[in-house]
Amino acid sequence: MMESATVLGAGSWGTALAAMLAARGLRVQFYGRDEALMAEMAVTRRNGRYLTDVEIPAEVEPVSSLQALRPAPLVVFVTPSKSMAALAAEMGSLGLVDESTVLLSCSKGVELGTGRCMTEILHGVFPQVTVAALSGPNHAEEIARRMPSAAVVGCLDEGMAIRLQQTFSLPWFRCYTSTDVLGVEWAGAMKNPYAIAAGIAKGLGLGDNAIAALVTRALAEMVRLGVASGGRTETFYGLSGVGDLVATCYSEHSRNHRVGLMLGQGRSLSDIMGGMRMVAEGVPNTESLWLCARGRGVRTPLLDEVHAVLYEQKSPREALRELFSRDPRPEVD
Ligand SMILES: NC(=O)c1ccc[n+]([C@@H]2O[C@H](COP(=O)([O-])OP(=O)(O)OC[C@H]3O[C@@H](n4cnc5c(N)ncnc54)[C@H](O)[C@@H]3O)[C@@H](O)[C@H]2O)c1
Ligand SMILES: O=P(O)(O)OC[C@H](O)CO
Repeated sequence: MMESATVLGAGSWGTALAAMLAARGLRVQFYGRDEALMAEMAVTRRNGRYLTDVEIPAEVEPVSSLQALRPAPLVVFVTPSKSMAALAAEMGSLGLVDESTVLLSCSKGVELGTGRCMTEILHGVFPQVTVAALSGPNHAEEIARRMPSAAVVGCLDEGMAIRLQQTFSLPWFRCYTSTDVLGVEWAGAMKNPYAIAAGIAKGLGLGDNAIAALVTRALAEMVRLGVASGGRTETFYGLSGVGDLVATCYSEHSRNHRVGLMLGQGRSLSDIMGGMRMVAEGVPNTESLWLCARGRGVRTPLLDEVHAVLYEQKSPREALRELFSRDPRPEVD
């Protein structure tokens, strides 16, 4: 068990994770970049912007500058994926990470242009340090309210995966381990565009059959691209894969699902993004994953259509028509 941790990122998931670690008995430094918000949190014991009704336990110390952090044995990264590289470099330049630190990514995404997962970015900055990822069907809104949930910790070092499992296990949070860290991360990133697709389908007024077909074929694409990227097939049938895919494709908590719903109802992406205060990773992830699929020669017809709707001005109806007019094929090939 670890005794203390730093959580970087004071959004919904960071808030839920900080509260979980405190409930497990750890002292937590909780970093958010908004000085006023963090100062207010220290007094009210509430995050005034995300999960506003959740109490922030006394063991959580709100901090608003990286310079004010002390080194901790566990550093949890939970900012949007596009901030990971810069944040890791800053932590390094401040001497907040050494060879004994464990770095855990709870963000879900793949870097644009390089196709690197979050732990690969962390490993690039800190080659001697143990890196891990936690992923699964984990809506912060439910976990912060202590509603039963489960996740998987991926780490190449099985002993460390078990230590992290112990650190995060709570009566309402069951943690599994895996040594397939890349699979865990690819699964967590890939479900995002398909949650947008499921939202689009709902917004278009399609029925349960269509959405079930979409989720099933999305899983096939996740396996194809995820395995081509270094993950193991069985991981995609686990919590970080099918578990998270189902949770986000069907949940109204999902920001990705909500983006899709509004697109399907005819709103433009710029209009939707202009009104969103929370990150919907599926929007940047569609671009980064689509580039990876093209670069690796992997067939991803659903991802291609989400990409066309988001970035090529294709209408959701046209995307649907195109999906159904493709040549017939066997289900498994
Ligand atoms: N919300 C969930 O239920 C949930 C669950 C599992 C995983 N995730 C993943 O966790 C990550 C964060 O999601 P979230 O829901 O907490 O997002 P959010 O939109 O609720 O909050 C993001 C937070 O990150 C902060 N931030 C952005 N860039 C930053 C930077 N450079 N330095 C410091 N802080 C920065 C923002 O100010 C904000 O406080 C995403 O990758 C998401 O996919 C979210
Ligand atoms: O709200 P979403 O769509 O970003 O999903 C949040 C989590 O990834 C669910 O596990």
